[in-house]
Amino acid sequence: MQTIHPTMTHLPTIQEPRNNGIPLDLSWVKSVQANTSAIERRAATLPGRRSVKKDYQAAWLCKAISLMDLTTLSGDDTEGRVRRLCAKARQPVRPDLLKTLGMEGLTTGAICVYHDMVETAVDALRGTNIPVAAVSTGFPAGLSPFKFRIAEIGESVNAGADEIDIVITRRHVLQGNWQALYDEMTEMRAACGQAHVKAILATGELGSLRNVARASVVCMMAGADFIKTSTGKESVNATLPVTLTMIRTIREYHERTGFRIGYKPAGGISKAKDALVYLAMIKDELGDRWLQPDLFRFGASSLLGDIERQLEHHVTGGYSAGWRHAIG
Ligand SMILES: O=C[C@H](O)COP(=O)(O)O
Repeated sequence: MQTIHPTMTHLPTIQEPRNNGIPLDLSWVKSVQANTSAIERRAATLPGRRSVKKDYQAAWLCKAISLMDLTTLSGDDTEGRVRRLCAKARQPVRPDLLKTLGMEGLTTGAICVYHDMVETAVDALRGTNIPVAAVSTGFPAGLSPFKFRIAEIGESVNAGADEIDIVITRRHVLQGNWQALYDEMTEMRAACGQAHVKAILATGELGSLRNVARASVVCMMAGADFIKTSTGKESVNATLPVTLTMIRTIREYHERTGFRIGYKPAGGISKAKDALVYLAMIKDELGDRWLQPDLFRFGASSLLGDIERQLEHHVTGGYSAGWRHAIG
C-alpha cells in the first residue's frame, strides 16, 4: 500500500488577518438574494459529482479528522465522558492504522463542549495544540438575558476556551432586524477578546435561504471569525443547500473586504461519505485555502467513528463493528 504523505493533509497554516468586521451596510444586506430552486438543484448533484477512492479517499478522511470539532453537548455529559473524548481527540485513530497510513500525530481540529466542561477539557488536552471550543450564550436557544449571555462568554474565556460558539437571536433574522443582529454579534465578538468566535445561525429556524444568506453577511460584518450552521439541536441542521448558500456569502465577503471567514457545518453529519461531499464542495466553491482548520470545521459528535471504520477497512480490508468506536 502506498503511504499517504502527511503533507496531503497537513499543509502549513498561513497566518490569516482576523476579521475586524465592517460597519453594517444595509444596502449590501438587502441586496443579498438566494435562488432556492437553483441552489437545491445544484446541491442535489453534489453527492454524485466527485468520487475519491483508495489512498486518496483515506487521505481525505484523515483531512476530515484534522478539521473536526469533536463534540459532546449532552445534558448528561460528565467529566469522565469529556476526558474520554479528549483522549480520542489526541489519538483519533488506532496508532497502528495511522502508522501504516503515515499519519502519526494526527489529531482532531478541536474539542467542543458546554461551558461547564471547559476546564476539564483544557486539563485533559494539556501539552497538545488542540483548542477547546465552548458553546456559550445560552446554547442552544440563546434566549437567556443578554447580559448573562455576554457574561457566559467571559466565563468560558476565563476557563480557558480558545474558541466560542455563540448562538444568534433567531427573532432578529425573522423580523429583518439586521441592526439588532449586528449589535448583538458585535458585542459578543468583543466579549470573546482573543478567542475566536463562531456565529451559530441555527439555519433550520431561519425560514428561508435568503434569511440564511443575509444573517451570514450581517454576522461577518459584525466580526464573526466563523459562521456555523446549527446547534445540532434544531429539527433540521446542516444541509448541502444551506452550505452552498453560506459559503457563497463567505466568498463574496472575501472578495469585497479581503477577510477570509471560516465555515462550520454542524449537526447530523455522521457518515464518512457525507464528509467527503462537504470537503469537495468547499474545494470547488472556495478553494484549497479553506481546507485548513483555521477556516473549516465539522461540528460532529459521531462522524469520527464512521471515518475510523473506513480507515480500518482501507488498511486491513475488514470492517469493524460500529460499537467498537463508541466515542466519536
Ligand atoms: O456543533 C456540533 C453539533 O452539536 C453536533 O451535532 P451532532 O451530534 O448531530 O453531530
